[in-house]
Amino acid sequence: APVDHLAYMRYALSLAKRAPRKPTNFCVGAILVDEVANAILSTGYTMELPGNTHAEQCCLAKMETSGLPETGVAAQKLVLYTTMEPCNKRASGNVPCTETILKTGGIKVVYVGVKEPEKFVGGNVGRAKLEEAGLEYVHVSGLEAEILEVATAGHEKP
Ligand SMILES: Nc1nc(=O)c(N)c(NC[C@H](O)[C@H](O)[C@H](O)COP(=O)(O)O)[nH]1
Ligand SMILES: [Zn+2]
Repeated sequence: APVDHLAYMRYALSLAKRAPRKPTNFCVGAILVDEVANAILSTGYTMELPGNTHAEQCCLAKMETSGLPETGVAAQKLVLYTTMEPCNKRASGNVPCTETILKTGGIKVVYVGVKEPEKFVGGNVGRAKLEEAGLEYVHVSGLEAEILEVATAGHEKP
């Protein structure tokens, strides 16, 4: 059956809405999907896990602890949906999610709702890094306005 990318991205957006709103980051949602089995293997949203955590970081960390066979082994085609592209540099200096994604291994495609706005760390060049490592980077269009509205809900209104 064809994969409904928009439905998965909309679900990730519903998770982003649960994130605490802060002026110093974005509220993002991420889900790990086995695209062949059409099954959601893990979910995450910004600051879901303790600390200054990112949606993708939480999603992947939960996958590790959920006792599922080692990431990527059991899945037939492991893909990640994230409402905002994985960070490649963080103002906090924490590990960027492009690195966490590559370390996880087995993820074939990253589906992205929007590019990261150049508010905190300038231009995000993570796409090239992911593609150089052999991942596919696909923009799922259609939810940009809603994703950005949720992502910046904690920011001062201009
Ligand atoms: N893809 C993505 N998922 C997230 O869950 C999240 N919060 C961001 N946000 C990117 C932004 O660049 C960083 O949030 C700031 O650079 C501040 O860095 P910290 O988050 O404090 O480490 N990006
Ligand atoms: Zn990140």
